[in-house]
Amino acid sequence: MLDIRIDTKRYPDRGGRPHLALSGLHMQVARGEFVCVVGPSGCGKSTLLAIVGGLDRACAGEVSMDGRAPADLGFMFQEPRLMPWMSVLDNVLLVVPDGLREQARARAVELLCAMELGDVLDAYPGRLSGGMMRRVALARAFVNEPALLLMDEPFVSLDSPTANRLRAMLVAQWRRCGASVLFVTHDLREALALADRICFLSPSPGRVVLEFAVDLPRPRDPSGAQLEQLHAELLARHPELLAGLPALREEAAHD
Ligand SMILES: Nc1ncnc2c1ncn2[C@@H]1O[C@H](COP(=O)(O)OP(=O)(O)OP(=O)(O)O)[C@@H](O)[C@H]1O
Repeated sequence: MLDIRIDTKRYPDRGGRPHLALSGLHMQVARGEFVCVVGPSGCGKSTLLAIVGGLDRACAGEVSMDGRAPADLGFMFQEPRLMPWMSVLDNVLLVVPDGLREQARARAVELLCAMELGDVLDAYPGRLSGGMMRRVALARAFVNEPALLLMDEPFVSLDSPTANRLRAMLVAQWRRCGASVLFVTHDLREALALADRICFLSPSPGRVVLEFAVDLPRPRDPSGAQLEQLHAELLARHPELLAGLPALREEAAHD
């Protein structure tokens, strides 16, 4: 169980006055659960992931996993963050601790094959398309078989078929390895396609204002009727979500 209790997170702003980014943000993620965090731009989603991942320790509060600071983490960010001078396979092995790389090699190859990258193991990232680079980053996120996977809008700005393919690959790997996932997005349909549960954050300073269990069978079709119906029902029940999420506001304006 991942237990997140962030009382306050402040950043010093340029004038020296602190900016309150998160306030009273409490949430939990069960073992093996897929939780999406949805919230408006600037509400502190990336800040939350940085704190949970131990990249930012300057906050009042506590994050624990089974009673200890979370270790055994996998990350995936908006940018694939590949080293251009390393092969695809070496980019995946880069996050494996020294001394364990040889034994992780077979797993890395297997993951890359599952991502349909088996024929470019020795290629350099410069030769790959944007979608292929994200698939390398996805394989890298899983190579250490993490207990907790932290994902910060990993499929943003991909065309919809490519993003859907990546989502299906993510779900397949998640179900295989049983990691808990904390996935940040501002795309409600993406959250409905992926999550067991969605935590909605308030505008800044972010805190959880609504939790929603996604009761849809898997595999889910992101553009299917069931998901569309749930999307409509959720917005009808919680019209306040429209105010917080710019993408939804734009969509409503076009309707
Ligand atoms: N290093 C920093 N120093 C000062 N302020 C910061 C820093 N990082 C983030 N902030 C501020 O904290 C707030 C939350 O930022 P954060 O990036 O966590 O939001 P977000 O919800 O992930 O935004 P987006 O959806 O636009 O990516 C914003 O107002 C941001 O400007």
